[in-house]
Amino acid sequence: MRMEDVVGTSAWVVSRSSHVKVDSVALEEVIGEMEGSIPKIEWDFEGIHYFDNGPLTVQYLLVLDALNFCFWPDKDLSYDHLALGLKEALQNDKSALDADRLQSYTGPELREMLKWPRPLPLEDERARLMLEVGLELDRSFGGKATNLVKASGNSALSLVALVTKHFPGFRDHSLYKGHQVFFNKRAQIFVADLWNAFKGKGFGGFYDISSITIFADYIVPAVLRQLGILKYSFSLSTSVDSSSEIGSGTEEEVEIRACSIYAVEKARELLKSKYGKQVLSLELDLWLWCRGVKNPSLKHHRTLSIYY
Ligand SMILES: Nc1nc2c(c(CN[C@H]3C=C[C@H](O)[C@@H]3O)cn2[C@@H]2O[C@H](COP(=O)(O)O)[C@@H](O)[C@H]2O)c(=O)[nH]1
Repeated sequence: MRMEDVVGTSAWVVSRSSHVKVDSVALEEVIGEMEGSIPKIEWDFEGIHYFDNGPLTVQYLLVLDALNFCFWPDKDLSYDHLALGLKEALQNDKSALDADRLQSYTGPELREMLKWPRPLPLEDERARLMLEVGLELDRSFGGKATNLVKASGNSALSLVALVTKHFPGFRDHSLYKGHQVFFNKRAQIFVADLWNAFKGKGFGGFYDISSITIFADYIVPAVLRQLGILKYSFSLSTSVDSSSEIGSGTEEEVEIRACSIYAVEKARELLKSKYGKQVLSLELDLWLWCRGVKNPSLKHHRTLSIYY
């Protein structure tokens, strides 16, 4: 087992899960109905990401994914505001995300950069995480996110390990029945964003990209549940449907995230064994995520967290 094995530790949770179940019959039906062909969604279909095919894009994606969490407490705020806000800040000032600048932003300054009229959810945490990225980039990577990516030697798993090693804010994990479980949502989505933005070449070239799992956020589990693939216990269903908050690190939260990862790995195996289709988990993730964000009335679990 790898040191931080997302697939393995998620499977461990699934085998002991009591609040969430993966319905494998429903999973087969969903894939069967689509005759094994999952629509390919183009990355940045919204046109909200900064892209210049160079180092500044890498810096942008690292900062973006350092802050890519917890939008729901403000009902008008979404990921798009973050991606677009950082993009426009860079277009106006190419040095806006330089390592030294990252160390100086306060919460209200970040809010102003994103042109958001109210305090952002967990705003002080977001400013702290920008500081962490800036400091560690300066200390270990000459201030440049590209040096971090180069140090991974074109391995997606090495890059996830490097990011979680150097930036504590990216260490997305939980304790479940005494065991450490790894999700690494934002570290993995950073790798996927590089892969997608650079089309698998240059800064986005990873020979082991198929080792990346889905990104266990609050949208994908809601879609899997709507498809009937995840089944929640009565009490968990009631909590989610009534928008009650679910505590970070609770069994419920860990099971939701682990079962989502496991279900998509199963879907992928099925697509290969039954339909001869080889797909990446990150492709399945994007398809599921897009379904979710197109349906704003979809109920999702609410956990206050810096991880997703
Ligand atoms: N699993 C998964 N979760 C994702 C993303 C993305 C953005 N991916 C971009 C990359 C390429 C595309 O062009 C996308 O634009 C954000 N999230 C998560 O969703 C939640 C935000 O939801 P809402 O409050 O409605 O904005 C929050 O937890 C956020 O961390 C993804 O791809 N997969």
